[in-house]
Amino acid sequence: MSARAAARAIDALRRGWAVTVRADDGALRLMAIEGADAVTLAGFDPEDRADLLISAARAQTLKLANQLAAADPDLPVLIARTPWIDAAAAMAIADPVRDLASPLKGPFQAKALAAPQAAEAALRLARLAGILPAFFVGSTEGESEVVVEVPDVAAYDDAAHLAIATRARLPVSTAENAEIVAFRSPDEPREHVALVIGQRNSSPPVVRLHSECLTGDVLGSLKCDCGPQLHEALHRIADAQWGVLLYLRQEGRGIGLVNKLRAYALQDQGFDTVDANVRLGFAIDARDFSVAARMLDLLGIGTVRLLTNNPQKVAGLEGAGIRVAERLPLVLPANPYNERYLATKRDRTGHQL
Ligand SMILES: Nc1nc2c(ncn2[C@@H]2O[C@H](COP(=O)(O)OP(=O)(O)OP(=O)(O)O)[C@@H](O)[C@H]2O)c(=O)[nH]1
Ligand SMILES: [Zn+2]
Repeated sequence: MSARAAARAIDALRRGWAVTVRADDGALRLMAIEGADAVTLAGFDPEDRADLLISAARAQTLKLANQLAAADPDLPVLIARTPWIDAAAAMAIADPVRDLASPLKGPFQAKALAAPQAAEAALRLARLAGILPAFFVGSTEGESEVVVEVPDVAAYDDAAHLAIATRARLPVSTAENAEIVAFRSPDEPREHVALVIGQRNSSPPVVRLHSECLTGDVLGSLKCDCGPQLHEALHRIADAQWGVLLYLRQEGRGIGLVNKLRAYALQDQGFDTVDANVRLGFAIDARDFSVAARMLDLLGIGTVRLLTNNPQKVAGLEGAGIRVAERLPLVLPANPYNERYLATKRDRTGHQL
C-alpha cells in the first residue's frame, strides 16, 4: 500500500498519460478523456478498440443507464467505442457543460463492467486529480508504466501522514497576535495551514474550518459566502481571545478549482449547486474533515467550539475524535447573486441557516 503510487497516478492522469488501476476484480488501463487529443489517443489505442468509462450520473444524463437495468445504478458505466467517438466527441461525452452546445450524442452501447472496483478507484483518482471523471479504457495487454492499486488510493486520502512543517508569527489585520502553522504530507502537494490567534487558555478554542475558495476568498466573488465568512470568522476568533482558523485546501468542496468552475458554468445554465456537482459525476460534498481533525490533534487541541452552519462538519470532526463542545452559527447577509446558493445549502445540504 503506497500513497506514492497514487500520487504518481494522479500526476500521470493530469498529464494525459496512461495509468493502470488494479483491483481484486481486475485491472483497467486508462487515459483521462480530458486533455486527450488525436495523437495521444492513437498512441494509447492504436487499434481503435478502447471503450469509455463514465460516472453513473453522467450515464443517466446520456440516457445510458436504462441499457443496464440489472446493474448497480451507482456504478460507473462502460461505453463501447464506435469509430465516430474521436477525442473531441469523447470530450463532449465527458463534459456536461458542453451539452447545450453539442446536444446530439449517441447512439451509445453500454457494456458490462468487468472490474467495478477498479472503475470506482479510477473515478476517485479523477476527483483527486481535479479532472472530469471520464476515461478511455484500453486493453491491458501492454500495461502502463504507472500502476496503482485500490489500497494506494485510500492511503493517499489518509491524513495520518500529515505533520507540522514549520510555524511563524503572522500578524494579520484582525489579530496582531497570531501564528501561522503549515502542515505537509509527504505524498500530497497541497499544504494546509492553521492561523492560531491569541493566547492559548484552558477554555476550548473557537475554531473555523474554512475550505479554500479562490473565487470567494481572493477575488471577492458574490456567488458564495466564503469571503465574508472567512473575515467574519477571523473577527469572531479574535474577539474570543483565542482560537484557530484552519485553511483547508479543499477547493470546490474537494473537486478542485476547474471542476468547481465547471459547476458554475452549469449553474449559469440553471442547475443549483447540488445538481451541478452530481451532473459532473461527483458527490454533493467530496470533503473529508479528518484532515482538519488531524491538524487540531497536531496543535494539541481535543475540544473545540466550532463556527459553522454545517452539521456535517460537526459530525466529521467528532467522527475523527475531536469533541465539539458547541456549534456557533456563522450566518452572513445574502446578496442577489448568492441567494440561491444559500437557499440550496438550507434546503438540500442540511445547513442550519
Ligand atoms: N462544488 C462546488 N463548490 C462550491 C460551490 N460554491 C462554493 N463552493 C466551495 O464550498 C466550499 C465552502 O464551503 P464552507 O463555507 O467551508 O463550508 P460549508 O459546508 O458551506 O459550511 P459552513 O461551515 O456553514 O460555511 C469552498 O471550498 C468553496 O470553493 C459550488 O457551487 N460548487
Ligand atoms: Zn466560495
